[in-house]
Order: sequence, then structure tokens, then C-alpha cells
Amino acid sequence: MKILNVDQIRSLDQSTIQHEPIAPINLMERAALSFVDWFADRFKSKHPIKIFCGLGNNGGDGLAIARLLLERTYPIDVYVVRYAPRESDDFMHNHRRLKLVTENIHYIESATDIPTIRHNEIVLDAILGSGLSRPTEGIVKTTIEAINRAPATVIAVDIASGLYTDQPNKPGDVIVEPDYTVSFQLPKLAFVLPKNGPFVGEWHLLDIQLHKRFIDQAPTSYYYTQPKEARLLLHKRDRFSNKGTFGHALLLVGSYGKIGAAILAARACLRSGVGLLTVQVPQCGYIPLQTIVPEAMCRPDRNEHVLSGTSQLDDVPDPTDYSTIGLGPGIGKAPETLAMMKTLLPMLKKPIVVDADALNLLSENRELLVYLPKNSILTPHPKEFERLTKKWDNDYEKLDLLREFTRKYGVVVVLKGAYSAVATPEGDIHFNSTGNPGLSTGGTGDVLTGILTALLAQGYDSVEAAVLGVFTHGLAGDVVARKRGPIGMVASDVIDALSWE
Ligand SMILES: NC(=O)C1=CN([C@@H]2O[C@H](COP(=O)(O)OP(=O)(O)OC[C@H]3O[C@@H](n4cnc5c(N)ncnc54)[C@H](OP(=O)(O)O)[C@@H]3O)[C@@H](O)[C@H]2O)[C@@H](O)CC1
Ligand SMILES: Nc1ncnc2c1ncn2[C@@H]1O[C@H](COP(=O)(O)OP(=O)(O)O)[C@@H](O)[C@H]1O
Ligand SMILES: [K+]
Repeated sequence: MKILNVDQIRSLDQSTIQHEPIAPINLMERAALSFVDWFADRFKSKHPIKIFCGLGNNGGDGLAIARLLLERTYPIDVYVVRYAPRESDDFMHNHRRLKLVTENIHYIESATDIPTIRHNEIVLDAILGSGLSRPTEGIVKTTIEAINRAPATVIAVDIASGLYTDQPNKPGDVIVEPDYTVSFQLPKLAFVLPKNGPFVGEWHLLDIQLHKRFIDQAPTSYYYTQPKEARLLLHKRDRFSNKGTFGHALLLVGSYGKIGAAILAARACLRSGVGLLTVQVPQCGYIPLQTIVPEAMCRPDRNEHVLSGTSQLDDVPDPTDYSTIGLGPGIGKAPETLAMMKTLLPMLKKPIVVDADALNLLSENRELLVYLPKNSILTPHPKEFERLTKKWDNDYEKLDLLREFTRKYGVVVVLKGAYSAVATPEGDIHFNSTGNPGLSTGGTGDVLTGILTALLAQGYDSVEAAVLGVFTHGLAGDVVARKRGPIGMVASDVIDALSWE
């Protein structure tokens, strides 16, 4: 699913109006109707609803919603924030219609007009939408501050008032902090950026049948991975396949005290369809690995506690023996391990997966970055990405850094977290839709490395592997969270819940 910018969203609106064709006021009515259906599904008891409206089309939405809620016998009060002399045409139309059916329309011109909001009430925020063009101030700001102080449930219509759709807010900007954001058709970039969490809440999209061809043709570099799209990436297994068909992966993982990371990565790799798996671990990992993961072959490193590359069986692994390599989980930063990377990286020709301390070693030895095979997948969490690049001031700057990095080195970066971002060498960014805070626990990243290594070994293209792998990892986390809640989730649960259908 595409994420469009604010100008494109406006043009999409116009394109729908022209091509469907539909009158602008009827499009607003459709949006309001779909909002009210969503609302009535979730909020069945008739708590008092206070609807705050601005003077643009977001306010127009609020007025139409008020009329439709009234038809369904919800008790409503509407508060129009009069911050300017101008009102949009569709606002005026809906204002006239609402006045015909209720007297509960109030006007806020100064702080004394702001009502007291109680805890059992519901607030709809329709003050400002995607037309935000400057920071909130004056009576708009004071009203937003009152909404944010209120103990009520707050639902933002389209986007929280004061939040920019696709550019950074300044620290100190006053923005509605909703429990829910209910938006239309396509996600907004603002919804998937970590710093915006308090200004988005739980968000939902309503299909209001905006012009499909316009969306299909609109250029963008931002995407949001939907289940249907992820499923299309999945390769079918050939009836006449054998274990050789699905590749032979090598994992270089683990160190003394972190053999668990090796085991998690290995188990996840095997549960993600790899044909054959060899795991090189320091000697101290040999027995646990062979015992817990009998399906994997083991190359015990010559070194007792850390990876040095050379194995007791033979010398450094020959990369041509393997379809791909997964490098990093639990390896630590010992000089022997750095030496292994210095030997191994220049020998590589095919994309690999790089995670955890392998990334930290790359940050400390940036001259090695050029040896990463093109289309390798790097999986940093934000701190690791900061070490690879530099500190950023806001999430938009972070996205610029991501694009700059992937273009410069020709790699795919999975920036992990809520809505993990898969950045491609071409500069596209795919935000993931699955996963939950239960995944914020040690070892889930090691699981992801195992998954991605298995997909590369099976011949998936790197971007497809990253998008599909990250999606399936998050989905497994969601399955676990549904069964036992997010709090007690551990990384092994995620492996057990992996499903490839
Ligand atoms: N696109 C779609 O698909 C659909 C869109 N729909 C709805 O339309 C909404 C967008 O409507 P919109 O363009 O009228 O913008 P909105 O935010 O209501 O108001 C802009 C006005 O506010 C002003 N203003 C700006 N910043 C300000 C500030 N800080 N403090 C004070 N004023 C400020 C700004 O002034 P200006 O920048 O022109 O000086 C302008 O006058 C969208 O969010 C959705 O709800 C649905 O109905 C149907 C499908
Ligand atoms: N709040 C969250 N929502 C969705 N996914 C999350 C969340 N927190 C963490 N994750 C996922 O969990 C994994 C954590 O990886 P990482 O930070 O490397 O952990 P570790 O190194 O302990 O294995 C990543 O895939 C990340 O996207
Ligand atoms: K709003």
C-alpha cells in the first residue's frame, strides 16, 4: 500500500471528484458516514460526545459526523473553534445542515468558551486536518491544551490537530494527543514514525473509495506492507523439490555467554524453509547447538570462546559452499572476530545478512563497509544505525540518512522497531504493519536474522526477503500476543509461531 504526501492526498481528492465523478460535499459525506460506522461499531453506549471543529474541511467532516451521530441518537455537542474569519465551502454547507437539526452548536472564541470535558465523555478532534500549514497558536492552541488535559477518550478525525502529515513538527508544538486516529484510504507518513506515537495513538484506515487509478500511478518512495502484499511475495514449493532446492545457509553466530543468540538464529532459520543449515560457533557452543538444534550441522570454531573464523574441521569457511551467510547475533567484538570479518568480507560475492555486533564492528571499522556484497541486508536497531551513521534530530532526518546509506553502499537496511523500515538501494522505504511491543525483548532480533538468512538462501531477492521476513516475524509476534498477551512473550515463542502460508 502506498503512502502519499500531502499534495498527492489533495490531488487524489480532486481526482476522485473529477473521475468518479462525485461532488466534493458528497465525498465529505462518504468520509463522515464511514467514520460514523466505525465509531458505532466500537462505542455502543451513548456517552456524551464533544466534537471540536475547525473552519476547513476537517471541521466540515466533524460537522457532518455530528449530524450523522445525531441521527443514530448519540448525544452530541459541537464546538466550532473560531480562529479565523474564513470558512471552507463544505464547512459552511455542513454548518447550515447541522443548524437545522440541533441547537447544540457552540462557538469558541476565547478560553472561557472552552467547555469542561469529563472522563466518561468522548472527544472528536476535527479542528485541523491535513491542511495544517503552521504551528498551532492562540485559541486553537488553548483548545488543544484543554483537550489534552481532559480525562476523556479522544479520537482524531483524519489526523491529530497540529500534527504535520509528512514533515517534522518542532519541539514544543502543541498537538492533540488522541487515543485513536481514524483516517481515510491511505496511511500518512506521520503515523509510522516513532516520535509521533503520542500524537497518533491506535490508528485505523477507512476505505472511502478514492480514485484507484490515481493511487496506482502516483509516484512515491514510501510503502506500508499489507498482508495481501506480503503473501504475494511468498514462493510456492515445487512438488519435485529436494533439500538442495532451498539453499545451504551458513550462520556465523554466538560467543561465550551468548550461545543462546546462535540457537535462536539457527532455529528461526530452519523454521523459515532453508534446505540445509551449517552453524559456526565457538567451541563452547558446540554441545548446546548439536543438542538443541539437531537439524543443523555445526562447524566448531578453533577458538573456545569467540568466533575467529578458522574451524577445527578446516580453515575459514569457503563462501562458495553456501548460498548465503548470516553474521552477527551474539558474536561480541573480540579482535579475533574482527579479524575473521576482515578476512571473510572481501571474499564474498553474494548478498549476506549482517546484524548486531557485526554491525557494531562495521561502525568501528567503516573501511570494511565497502566490502559488503551489493544487496546485503543489514538489520540495525536505531542505536546500531546511529553508530553506522550519525545522530539525527527528528525521524524525517533519520529517513534521509537511511536512504543516503542504502544508496551509498548498495545495501538493504532493515531499521528495526515498531513499523520496522526496510530501505532499499533505490531509495524506497517499506514500513512494516505487523508486530507489537511484546517483541521488545532480548533475542527477537536474532530470530529475524535467522529468518532473513533462510529467505536469501532460498533465492529470494533481497528486498523481497526483507519485506516478507520482517512482516512474517511481526505476524508471529502478533499470534503470540493474541494467545498470551504481549508481556510474557519470549523470542522462542516467536519461532514457534512462525507460519509461512
Ligand atoms: N483529502 C481527502 O482524501 C479527504 C479529505 N477530507 C478532509 O479534509 C481535510 C483537509 O481539509 P483542508 O484542506 O480544508 O484542511 P484543514 O486542516 O481542515 O484546514 C485548513 C485550514 O486551516 C488553516 N490552518 C492551517 N494551519 C493552521 C493553524 N496552525 N492554525 C490555524 N489555522 C490553520 C488553513 O489556513 P491557510 O494555510 O490556508 O492559511 C486552512 O484555512 C482532511 O484532513 C480530511 O479531514 C475528507 O473530507 C474527504 C477526503
Ligand atoms: N514495539 C514494537 N513493535 C513491533 N516490533 C517491535 C517492537 N519492539 C521491537 N520490535 C521488533 O523486535 C525485534 C528486536 O530486535 P533487536 O532490537 O535486535 O533485539 P535483540 O538484539 O535483543 O534480538 C525487531 O525485529 C523489532 O522490529
Ligand atoms: K483533526
